[in-house]
Amino acid sequence: MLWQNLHQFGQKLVRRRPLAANEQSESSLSRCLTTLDLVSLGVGSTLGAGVYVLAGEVAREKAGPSIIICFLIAALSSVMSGLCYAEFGARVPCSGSAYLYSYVTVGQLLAFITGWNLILNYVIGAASVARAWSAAFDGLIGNHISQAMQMTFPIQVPSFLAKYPDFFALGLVIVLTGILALGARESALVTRVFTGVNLLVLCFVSLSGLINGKLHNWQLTEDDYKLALLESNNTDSLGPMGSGGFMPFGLKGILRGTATCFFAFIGFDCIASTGEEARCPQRSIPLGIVTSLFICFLMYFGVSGALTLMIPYYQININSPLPQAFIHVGWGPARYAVAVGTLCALSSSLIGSIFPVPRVVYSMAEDGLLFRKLAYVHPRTHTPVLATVLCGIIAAFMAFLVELSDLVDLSSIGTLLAYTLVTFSVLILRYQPDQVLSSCKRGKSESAAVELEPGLEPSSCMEPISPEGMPGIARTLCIPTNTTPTLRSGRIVYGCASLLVFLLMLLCLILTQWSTQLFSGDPVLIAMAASLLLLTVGVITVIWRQPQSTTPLHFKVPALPVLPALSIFVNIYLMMQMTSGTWFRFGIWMVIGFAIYFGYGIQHSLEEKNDQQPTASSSQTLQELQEHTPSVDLP
Ligand SMILES: NC(=[NH2+])NCCC[C@H](N)C(=O)O
Repeated sequence: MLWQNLHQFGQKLVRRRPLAANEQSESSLSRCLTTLDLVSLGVGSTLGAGVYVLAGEVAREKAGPSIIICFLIAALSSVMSGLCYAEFGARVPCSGSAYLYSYVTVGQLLAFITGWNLILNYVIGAASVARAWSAAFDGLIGNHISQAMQMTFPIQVPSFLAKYPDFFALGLVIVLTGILALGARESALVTRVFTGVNLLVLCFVSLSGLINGKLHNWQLTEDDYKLALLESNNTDSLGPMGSGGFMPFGLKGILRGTATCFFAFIGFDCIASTGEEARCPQRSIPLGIVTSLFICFLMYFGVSGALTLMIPYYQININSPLPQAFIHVGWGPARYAVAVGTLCALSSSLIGSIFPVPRVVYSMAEDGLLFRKLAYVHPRTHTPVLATVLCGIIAAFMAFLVELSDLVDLSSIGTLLAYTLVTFSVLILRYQPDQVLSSCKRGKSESAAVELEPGLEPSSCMEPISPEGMPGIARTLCIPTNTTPTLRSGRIVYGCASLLVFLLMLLCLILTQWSTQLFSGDPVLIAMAASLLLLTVGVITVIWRQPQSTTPLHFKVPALPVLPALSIFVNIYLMMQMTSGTWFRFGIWMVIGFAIYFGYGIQHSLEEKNDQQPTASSSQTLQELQEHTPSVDLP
């Protein structure tokens, strides 16, 4: 009885949401987006606080001039996640977010976690950019707002709350939330204008660095630092020196800086959900993702290089790095051009952050995984007004009281987990048999037995039994006899992929928590790391040996399973670079999410209701199936 209850509970966690008929039919949306449109959309949603504000903090506090390497690693990590996102979108014939793709393909629990982290990504992302907007504006007027706020409303809760409440960011989020709740649509023209101005300004800044920059600023010594101390006669105005040179804080600083720089590449995922609007999705979506990330990387590389060439990294002003750099090199008036670019970029990024929020919350509430009240659509504005206002209040509260760097890390850790789940899903889906994949599209709840397609009866889906009984485990794992995926090979990949994530988590833990001892030759740590590495290679090899699905898709990730495995490793590693404060806040968010799912969502989901009230046709199908074939449990 207990085992049966546990099995039923487990089935609830992995049941999948079939696509409704109206979601499968050819979209009413017109296929009008070209690759250039997708690139403009991706660049407009991605370029923002990362280049105008965060670059200063990362260069001054974490990586120095080697910030350009941080942006390179963050860009490569984003490209790998982006390609997996593109295949994920290709698997589900309708526009949606990673939440819908997960629910249709890998099950309810993973879908809820993905959707819950997308909400974190967008809500905290909006709060981050609003705070950056406020800091940039304050920097342009001589920091009068922050100085007055710190005098009038000082907050003494270090490493958890900001030094002062940011009324400007609070107002910005409230105004945007109101506009959104009233039914405003994301204006492509506004985004394009902001993006065009932004790209012009960033090219200007990069060229300025070549003209005014000094290579010596990448080879600074302790004497330079002492001279700067004498000139500034205020030690607080200088950042840490580290060891000087190009990598003043070493590899550790680069990896910590990369975790923050990852935020600068968030936003491209909006391209992956344009599958129904792209003229030629199989080509334009992956090309659009890679091109927009490459353009953003070029901009980030150019601007961060110019910044660290124009001014010593320890003299960078965190709140307005670029305007202060221009004043430092005697190009004071140029700071007004930078101001225009900054505010355009942050506005575009803020719009790209806050507009997708209602869509995800509405989808989850509509499916019953979040409180159904949140799916209420106002009859006049035709917007999920409750979801919009609730998320706006959370974003405004966070922008009001939490420091920008903490908001950025919190948004990044949620995004990294969502990207990791997307990559994990793409990895296992490629090895599932067709009848498992096609059941997503037939409008049947997963709790019913899967109606196998003709010719896919169980006998043709299971491994042939060798004459001496059950097939050898080794042979099944490394030399599968089928050339197309079977239920067993699909389960093997599911199990291996889960083991792979566990092994990579242990490897990342050793590399982040005991890297010094490991690289100084500690035999125990070396043995553990080597064993984990060997096991990881072995598991990847077993996955690689399994037959892949031949289902045609408009895009498939290359170099599977190596690229998804590498992407999962980098994402987990970057998550582990986050501070304990960020993990604490992320933990609170996840506890709230699991309380909602297990306390409400699992009982109120539409799939639960379908399972409780099988229709005549499906129960008849069920009966027919049971007479002719054993019910098939999905992996
Ligand atoms: N979906 C989001 N989390 N949006 C925030 C995007 C941040 C953007 N990459 C920037 O640097 O400003």
